[in-house]
Amino acid sequence: MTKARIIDGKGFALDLRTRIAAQVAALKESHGVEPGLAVVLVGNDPASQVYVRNKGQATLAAGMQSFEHKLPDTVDQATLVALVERLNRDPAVNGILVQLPLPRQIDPAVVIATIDPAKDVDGFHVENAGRLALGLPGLVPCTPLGCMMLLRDTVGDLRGLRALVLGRSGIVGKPMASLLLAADCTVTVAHSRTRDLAAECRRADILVAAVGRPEMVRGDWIKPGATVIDVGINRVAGAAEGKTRLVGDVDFAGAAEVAGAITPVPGGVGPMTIACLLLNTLTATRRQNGIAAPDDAEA
Ligand SMILES: NC(=O)C1=CN([C@@H]2O[C@H](COP(=O)(O)OP(=O)(O)OC[C@H]3O[C@@H](n4cnc5c(N)ncnc54)[C@H](OP(=O)(O)O)[C@@H]3O)[C@@H](O)[C@H]2O)C=CC1
Ligand SMILES: Nc1nc(=O)c2c([nH]1)NC[C@@H]1CN(c3ccc(C(=O)N[C@@H](CCC(=O)O)C(=O)O)cc3)C=[N+]21
Repeated sequence: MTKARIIDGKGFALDLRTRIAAQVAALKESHGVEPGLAVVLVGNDPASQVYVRNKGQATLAAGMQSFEHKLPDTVDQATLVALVERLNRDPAVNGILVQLPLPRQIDPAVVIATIDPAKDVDGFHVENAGRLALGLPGLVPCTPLGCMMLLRDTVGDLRGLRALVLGRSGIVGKPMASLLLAADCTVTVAHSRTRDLAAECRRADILVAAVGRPEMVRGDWIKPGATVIDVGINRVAGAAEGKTRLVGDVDFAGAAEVAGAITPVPGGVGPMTIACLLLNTLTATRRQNGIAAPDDAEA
């Protein structure tokens, strides 16, 4: 029997995208500016292709321009860097996303460092990462930004709550910890060297799992009534032969018995990532054009 409230990330994301679309339309009307997002996909990893397609559709649906660049997985680093430099100079491009992971011959740090920080809608550039760590304005990584929106909507006041972030990647775990700290949570970051992970998790009022291990977080690791945000996207074998299904990093059925609220996979954090990518593209476009956000804007 499920006890926890199921957090509707998909519904929240749809709503957010509707508000973004209205602001894009207003921006075109008032300033004649149309936000443009360039997505660069290297190779033909099927999962990445699905994300890129979904992002492209969502971009167009929000009234923004979408530019897709597909490169073969044999491409050399210099060619990819040259493409990013061209996108940096292109005035129609307000946001640049280079889909990760990249093939072995390419150093992701070099490519990310090439992106103009003002167009870095993933928030992965050291300048944006440093700004977030110092509490300065910048572009915030989409997945943690989306998690914070769901948390504020679910919990309300986060001040003083104990938060546990499981995972310390530069894409999810570290920026998530910075945002929770900025919201006055007491933050612990756990990783593969953490001792007695279950006990650390059990102390948390807010548990964010971004570990990439299918259903690793068990129901008895959860503090009763806690809010659980499951970032994990893991494809595992399904019930039927040859079929796969998506699961998170949390054992949903077990956790839902104990938690106060929990995000599902799919339909939780994933759709928020895409909505926040559009939000960051809108924010980047405004800043590049020196246009202030309206008072009622989301960000
Ligand atoms: N919903 C969305 O929009 C998105 C979902 N994701 C998903 O989120 C998950 C995490 O992604 P990402 O941050 O990129 O992953 P990474 O692989 O970069 O990082 C995983 C982190 O988990 C830690 N870890 C791994 N195994 C264990 C373990 N057994 N016990 C404790 N800690 C462990 C690692 O620790 P250490 O540092 O010590 O190695 C590392 O810090 C994945 O499932 C990914 O698919 C990612 C991005 C967006
Ligand atoms: N530079 C870069 N930026 C990223 O943000 C980035 C990336 N590289 N590489 C891959 C990861 C993963 N990621 C997801 C985005 C949306 C869903 C999503 O929409 N998921 C849906 C459905 C997914 C499905 O059904 O296949 C859901 O969870 O409900 C998932 C995962 C962004 N990533």
